[in-house]
Amino acid sequence: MTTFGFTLHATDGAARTGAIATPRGTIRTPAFMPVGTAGTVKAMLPESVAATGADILLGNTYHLMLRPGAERVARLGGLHAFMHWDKPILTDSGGFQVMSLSGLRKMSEDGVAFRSHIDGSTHMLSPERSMEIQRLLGSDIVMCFDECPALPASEAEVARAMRLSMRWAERSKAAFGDRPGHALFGIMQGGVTRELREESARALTAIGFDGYAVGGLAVGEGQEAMFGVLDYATGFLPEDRPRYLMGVGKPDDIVGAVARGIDMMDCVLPSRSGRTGQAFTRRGVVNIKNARHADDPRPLDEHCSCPACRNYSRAYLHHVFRAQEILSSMLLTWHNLHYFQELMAGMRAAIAEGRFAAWQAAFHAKRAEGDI
Ligand SMILES: CNc1nc2cc3c(=O)[nH]c(N)nc3c(CCO)c2[nH]1
Ligand SMILES: [Zn+2]
Repeated sequence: MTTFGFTLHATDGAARTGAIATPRGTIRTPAFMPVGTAGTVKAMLPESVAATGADILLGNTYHLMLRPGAERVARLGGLHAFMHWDKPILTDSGGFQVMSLSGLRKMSEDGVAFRSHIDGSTHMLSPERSMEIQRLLGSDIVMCFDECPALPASEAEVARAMRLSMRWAERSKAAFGDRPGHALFGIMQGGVTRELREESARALTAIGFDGYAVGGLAVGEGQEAMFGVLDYATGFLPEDRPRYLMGVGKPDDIVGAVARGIDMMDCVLPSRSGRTGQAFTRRGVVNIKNARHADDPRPLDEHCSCPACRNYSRAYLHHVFRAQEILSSMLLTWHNLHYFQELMAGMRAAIAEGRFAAWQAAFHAKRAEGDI
């Protein structure tokens, strides 16, 4: 059985392309992970998600522990069998979602006690319980249990949360144990403060992980501040391990992150905005609900090979959105996920051929401002 392993194929500036081998398949990097929060990428069959080119998807400890329950998923054969996805799954550890979704929380050194946003029942998460849940789910890449401070946060608050997260990373690794073919990723915290980011990276590399995430970003700091952190933070991490930027992002965020040495990303944007009628194209965003599309016989994007662009006009997509037909969410989600995967495939090829700067210039040149 192949264990877990990252191979770098080429670099171009700080950008890298490679592959992560796992027992459930290879992940081509840079990789974009569609978000399948509650065991489904909303409005998509797993086969459709695979058809867009995704090699891996993200699941959430927080949602699945509340409903249907991690022990139940384990009894039913684990998350892959449960949701009919046999490729790799990365699960987030729950801390971020507790802080953003649950009510009535009590934080301590041990972990977080909280009430479910679904039915108000009380639950707790700790590094140990998060590792147990992710093992019960059967995820291939497990995330350390961490605290991502909400903005605005003072530097003292960011330092406190980072140091707690480093102690939780130690406990996560101890609880994860030795699981060949499964990976545990540490999560760097430290806000936008270089010294705190360096302290976090040192702590994580001293513990030793299969991969390293840059956490604590895409929480409202803005693209300039995020890129400012990435300009130095990826360099603090081992170059022979995958680097995962959590929660990112818009297409230009993704391109800028890859240019700064990021290998993996996840974001709800393509699926969530697909359901609201926002289509991402190489020339910018199309708001399909806009009346000006009502009679337009052209596809969303004449260069796109997805089912929405091959078989339907903007007029039809406009119609099914205005009529609130379920098909509208399916088609635009599929298109957006396909577009995001095309973006990643374009960058992987450009980096492999040493022409990433030209690819970036062309990417930015094509994008019209505003709605198209
Ligand atoms: C949308 N922005 C975002 N920033 C994040 C930051 C974090 C983080 O710091 N830690 C953990 N565990 N998850 C995070 C997640 C959820 C995954 O997308 C984030 N998502
Ligand atoms: Zn399309």
